[in-house]
Amino acid sequence: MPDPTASDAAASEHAPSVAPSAAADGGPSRARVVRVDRGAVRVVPADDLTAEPRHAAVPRDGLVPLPDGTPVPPAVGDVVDVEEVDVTGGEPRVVALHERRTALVRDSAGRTSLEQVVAANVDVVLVVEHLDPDPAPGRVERLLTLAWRSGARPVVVLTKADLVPDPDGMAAQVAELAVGVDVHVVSVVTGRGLDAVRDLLEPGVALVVVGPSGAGKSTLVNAVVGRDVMATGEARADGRGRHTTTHRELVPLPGGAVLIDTPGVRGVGLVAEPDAIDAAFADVAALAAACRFRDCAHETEPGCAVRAAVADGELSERRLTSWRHLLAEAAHQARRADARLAAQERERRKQATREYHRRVRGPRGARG
Ligand SMILES: Nc1nc2c(ncn2[C@@H]2O[C@H](COP(=O)(O)OP(=O)(O)OP(=O)(O)O)[C@@H](O)[C@H]2O)c(=O)[nH]1
Ligand SMILES: [Zn+2]
Repeated sequence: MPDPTASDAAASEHAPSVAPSAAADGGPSRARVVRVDRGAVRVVPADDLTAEPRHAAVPRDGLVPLPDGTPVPPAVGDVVDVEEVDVTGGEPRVVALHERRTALVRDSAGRTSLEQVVAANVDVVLVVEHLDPDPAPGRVERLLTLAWRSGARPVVVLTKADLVPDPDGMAAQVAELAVGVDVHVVSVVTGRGLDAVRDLLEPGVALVVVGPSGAGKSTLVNAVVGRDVMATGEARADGRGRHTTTHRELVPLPGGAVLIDTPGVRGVGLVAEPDAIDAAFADVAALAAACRFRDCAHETEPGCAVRAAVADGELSERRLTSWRHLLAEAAHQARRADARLAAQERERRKQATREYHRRVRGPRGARG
């Protein structure tokens, strides 16, 4: 589980350390995944992200071992070992995943509570929200929680400053719920704030951009980097405009940063997780820690620091509700994960029992 306080250090380390990618001794070479397809990935050499992507096969079950041996599906942004074509002319194959410094996860679409990593080794998560229509505080809090969870550094960008009379006043309100996070106000019309966003794109930094449809994510990124690297809603609607990212969802930007833009990232939801919620709601967590009772529910208990802060106007009722909501969601997801683990354990025992009978009573498994 990522330590949110370590995210600055992680971000300043930039990309995973890069060793020579083409092993002269014919051993595996180090590559970065720029796209994940069924049964294969596209990779570029880890030390040359602008190279033409090439195919590499993954095992049949689609899983590749992490350094600790856990087999997982590769994700865009992963650093991998690729074994080159052998004498029999086989395809290059992904044989191992390197440890993920950070991972952006979402709830998988299916009925299990397995997490799905939608991008690996992300350094900066840009949480983009529009000033017009009004920003939605709950959505910003949600996306910040997701970003903290990933281990990457979240940054809030408020767009369309040119459309509202008091962008700074609105930004101050958002800053209150983005504890410990930089908040930038931008407009592609006036150019305000674009340099501040540009400054985030240091060499080696991997960036993802999250936020609601129409927030101006693509317009912002394209304005900041000076070319169309991220398809806008309009461009996608007519089926064109994605050419820049057709073969790769990890796109090198001028200056040496990379943008990770996958359908998974675009549709990212929330995996609520208590530590990440504490990071996103550091102010509320600090208050709760000061309550007289450790198990204070912040309802009617005496000595409740949270209710006192609400009464003082120091903490908004809305933010408290948001916090409760996310914690409830995290508890729900934890129960689902427990149920999944229990099911796996039952299945494992059943198999072990079958195996036992097979061994003891012969291959038929006949009883008595
Ligand atoms: N006035 C104004 N309009 C903007 C600004 N930024 C973006 N827009 C407009 O907002 C609309 C949505 O922008 P997009 O960049 O397509 O939004 P998006 O977040 O990428 O949306 P999806 O691709 O659907 O996720 C477009 O019509 C943009 O021209 C801004 O700073 N000022
Ligand atoms: Zn309390």
